[in-house]
Amino acid sequence: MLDLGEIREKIDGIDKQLVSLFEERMALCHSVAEYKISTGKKVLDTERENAKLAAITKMVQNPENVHAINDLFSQIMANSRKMQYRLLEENGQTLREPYEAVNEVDKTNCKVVYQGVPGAYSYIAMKRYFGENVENFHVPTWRDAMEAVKMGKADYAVLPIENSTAGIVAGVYDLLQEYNNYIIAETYIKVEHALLGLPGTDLDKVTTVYSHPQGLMQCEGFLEQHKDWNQISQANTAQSAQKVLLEKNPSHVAIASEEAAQVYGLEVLKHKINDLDNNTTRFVIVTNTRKFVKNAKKMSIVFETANEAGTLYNLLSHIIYNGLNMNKIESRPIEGREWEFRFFVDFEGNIDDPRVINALRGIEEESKKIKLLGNY
Ligand SMILES: C=C(O[C@@H]1C=C(C(=O)O)C=C[C@H]1O)C(=O)O
Repeated sequence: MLDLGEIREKIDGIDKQLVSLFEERMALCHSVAEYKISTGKKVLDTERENAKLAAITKMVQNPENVHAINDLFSQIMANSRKMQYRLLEENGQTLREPYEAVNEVDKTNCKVVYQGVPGAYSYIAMKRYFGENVENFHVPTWRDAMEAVKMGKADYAVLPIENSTAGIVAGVYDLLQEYNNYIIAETYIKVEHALLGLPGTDLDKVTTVYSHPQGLMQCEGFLEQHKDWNQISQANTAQSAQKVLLEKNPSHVAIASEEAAQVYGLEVLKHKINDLDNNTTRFVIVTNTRKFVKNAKKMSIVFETANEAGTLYNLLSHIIYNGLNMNKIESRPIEGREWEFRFFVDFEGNIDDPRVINALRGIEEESKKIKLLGNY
């Protein structure tokens, strides 16, 4: 019978050597970093790493260990690189672009743009975040809103980015990637749909209901009780309310927010008709300068990877290695490049935190392209 204690003692002895050899190796990598700092040579040297893995594979005696040893050395080298990025940053060789740190978003002296019409959920988000009296205007598309911010016609845009039941607003993700506008804040709005009609509408005489397809879908349970109603899709919920007002036909109703009832002088015929109670939309507040609030806690980035095995895993490892909590990852196709994707990642952290600096540096060095979307 083998003695477990004895075997473990031998393992302990080997581990001691491994630790000591690892530390010796890391000290040499420090010197490599110093060389790179003075020469400007890149940290990642894929050719050298591949040659190393090939050489190591040849040294392995038991073929069963080839895979594990390759994995182990990939990790050792990845750790060596992460350490080198830290040294580069500490030596002032930063890739970080400057930004303006502000104490808070100035909600008083600003002009805000949103997509849609008064009474729409973006309008509600804007009013809740900036206050009732904020100077504002609206535009037909999200792109128009981004453009208005870019051109300085508005200081901020309010854009929906995801809904707790329907998922991401893909078009807004793509625009964030395309424009050099930055997220400076976010706000959450609970979506509560109501049934709106002309004052005095008799529910028994209703024939037609208007709403955005999402609005109709989210009130499926309620509409089940009114199978005879004609469901007609509109571009947005607020426009549906406006349509009811303009048509002056008491047999037409709309599914929209209670704010829309206020804006268009309609009556709330039924409150809260959405099936789910926890239907929330997250909105981002976007501006055209790299301006972040000092106590910001969330980072949003987008990066592109080469279409090779393990690239996403390696890039995310920079977030994990630095102990940062990742909250979200979304992939979106890259236009014009079949089956290539860019990844949108949110993680907890502040842009001045050394862990964030190290993670961003690593991703910047090892991805094809990275862009900071905001710290808020
Ligand atoms: C240490 C170096 O930097 C990186 C890390 C390597 C390693 O740990 O062996 C190898 C190549 C580089 O990607 C180096 O360039 O030699």
